[in-house]
Amino acid sequence: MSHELHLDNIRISKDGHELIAIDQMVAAGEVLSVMGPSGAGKSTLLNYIIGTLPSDFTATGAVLLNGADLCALPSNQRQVGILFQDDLLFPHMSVGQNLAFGLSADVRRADRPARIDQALTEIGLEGFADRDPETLSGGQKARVALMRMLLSEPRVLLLDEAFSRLDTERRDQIRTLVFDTARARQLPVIMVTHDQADADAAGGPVFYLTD
Ligand SMILES: Nc1ncnc2c1ncn2[C@@H]1O[C@H](COP(=O)(O)OP(=O)(O)OP(=O)(O)O)[C@@H](O)[C@H]1O
Repeated sequence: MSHELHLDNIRISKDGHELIAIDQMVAAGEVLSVMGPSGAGKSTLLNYIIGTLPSDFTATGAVLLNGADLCALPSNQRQVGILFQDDLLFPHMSVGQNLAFGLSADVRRADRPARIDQALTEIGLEGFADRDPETLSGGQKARVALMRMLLSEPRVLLLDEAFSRLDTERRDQIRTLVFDTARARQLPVIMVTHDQADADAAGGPVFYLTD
């Protein structure tokens, strides 16, 4: 199913000062890049979308997914997937257990191992289910974190400086994998980044927040 997102005239203020004013469509499979200096409100916008805006902010507007307001749903029902720059895998769990954590509770116990194996194949890590996350390279960890998030069947993807800790080569690879996946699954993406190269690679609209 294809998902279209509309950041519908969202205004977020703190202490009477308007931090964010945005009205922007994000088509299915498209990446909206959000850029701006430190403190401009990039993380605040993501917090608003996932429903974790601190109470000293005031917000108006709506986040419409296929025309329905996401903010009317409790946070755990919004199906918003998010990747952070420090997306740590749980160190006390195997790679397979990390992925199983992302699987929706609806997937039957008997079907879980096959789903995990299929997911590992999709990210080029066949046979890695029993590996300790500490034994993976940075790029492999990033792929597992991406797949763990995708297994939760998000309808929207948020990237919060998700590529900034990767070296240039891995960064290109993971970025391509994320954007290709978003296109294949027809997910709208909002990417917060400091890096113009991320926005260039995304090829979608760019929204600049100012101080
Ligand atoms: N939990 C919070 N409570 C109160 N104010 C906050 C909170 N988090 C952020 N702020 C303030 O809101 C403003 C926007 O912060 P935000 O984290 O959204 O910026 P950012 O653009 O993501 O910055 P950076 O690029 O440094 O991560 C800043 O003035 C910040 O001090």
